[in-house]
Amino acid sequence: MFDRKHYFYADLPNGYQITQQRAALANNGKMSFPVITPGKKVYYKSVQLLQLQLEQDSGKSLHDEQLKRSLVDLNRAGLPLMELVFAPDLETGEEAASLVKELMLILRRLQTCSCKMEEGALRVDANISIHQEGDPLGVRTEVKNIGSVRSISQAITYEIHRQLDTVAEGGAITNETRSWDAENRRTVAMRDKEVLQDYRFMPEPNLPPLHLNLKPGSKSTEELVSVAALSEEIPELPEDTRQRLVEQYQLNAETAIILVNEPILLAYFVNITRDLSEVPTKVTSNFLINDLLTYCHKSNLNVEDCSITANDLKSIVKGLHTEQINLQAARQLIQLLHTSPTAKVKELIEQHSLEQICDLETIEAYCQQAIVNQPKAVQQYHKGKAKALFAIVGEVAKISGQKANMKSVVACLEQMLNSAKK
Ligand SMILES: Nc1ncnc2c1ncn2[C@@H]1O[C@H](COP(=O)(O)OP(=O)(O)OP(=O)(O)O)[C@@H](O)[C@H]1O
Repeated sequence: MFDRKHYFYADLPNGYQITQQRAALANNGKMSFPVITPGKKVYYKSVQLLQLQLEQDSGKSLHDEQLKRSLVDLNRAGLPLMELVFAPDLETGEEAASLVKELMLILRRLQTCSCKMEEGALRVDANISIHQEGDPLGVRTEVKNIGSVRSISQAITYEIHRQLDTVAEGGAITNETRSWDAENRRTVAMRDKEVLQDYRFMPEPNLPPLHLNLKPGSKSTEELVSVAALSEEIPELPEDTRQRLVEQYQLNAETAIILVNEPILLAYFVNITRDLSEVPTKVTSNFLINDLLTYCHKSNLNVEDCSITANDLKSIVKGLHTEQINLQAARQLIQLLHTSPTAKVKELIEQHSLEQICDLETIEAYCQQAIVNQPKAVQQYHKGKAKALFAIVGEVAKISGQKANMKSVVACLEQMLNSAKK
């Protein structure tokens, strides 16, 4: 059912907002999602979804401190929006950011939201409180104006520490709304929330109640929307994809999480593994994640903005599998293809002589040279320090211009060094 919530503010031209106060669209849901913290093991967290309601968006107020004036952008005022209210089940900023990431993946799959936080298509308000273990929850503050997923985690982490410091200094937390200042990485007080507002709620006379049919197997009619019929239209959701990737392609959980987080990478993976069935799936996923994704991150690039085609990637993976090229050459190809998008992989390999050297005689000559150049490492190796081999392998890589086949080099060096020992 829909209700009117009345309040007076410049961003609300009607003087009221249509929302759902008495009977929201859904209650008591649950969401489970992976939490990824750099340097830590991935774990799954569960959060209760208290309520999902439909309401009208307001306009956007812009306060210009320097000119001492306020502007209001009414373009989005009155548009429908979906609000999700979660229970206070999360413990860190990373957990909150991971929850929002999962929500974004789901909403994008459903094609109900672009989820572009920078455009305000998805907005997050974070409620934060601290308490001693076993005690009830403390007084909460609400942080608004969070403009990116990274800011969610930063704002919450900041606010947790601010509250801890305040209490440690003998102060008290006030129930207030604060704003995230991304530039200075801190939250600043906006207004207090101590006074309960009377919104003069009333049933919305222009919108009749929405009737849902919850019976399994039911069909939608003009008067009744069938939840079962709607759920049949739901595409595969991110968690199901992760499980499918693990089962169908024998990938590990971390790899599946990364692929699902980057839909374009997942599309490449499916495309390449389908067309190159002879290549182990791990070769493809390793290349896409360790090389392509890493290159994009380093170049501050979204994977979808990297102008390398699926066919080019396929050629590189094939080259890696057949040992025509090695990993260094594959990395160089990514860079070359990105900077000259019309070039072809085959031509680039020729032009830049990226072909891997597998000829055994040449490799033997390189290894002999490397043994001469690295007497210290050879000595250590003979004394039983197996790791010293890396230095000699590195020398071969240098001599060969990173082109020697490393598998053959290691085998050749081991044979040479071990027979010299005897
Ligand atoms: N003590 C607490 N500590 C941390 N979070 C809390 C605490 N109490 C409630 N919350 C969380 O605060 C949120 C309350 O959101 P809700 O939209 O219902 O209220 P509100 O913030 O008063 O509304 P509005 O955003 O319209 O001002 C919920 O996500 C809830 O889990």
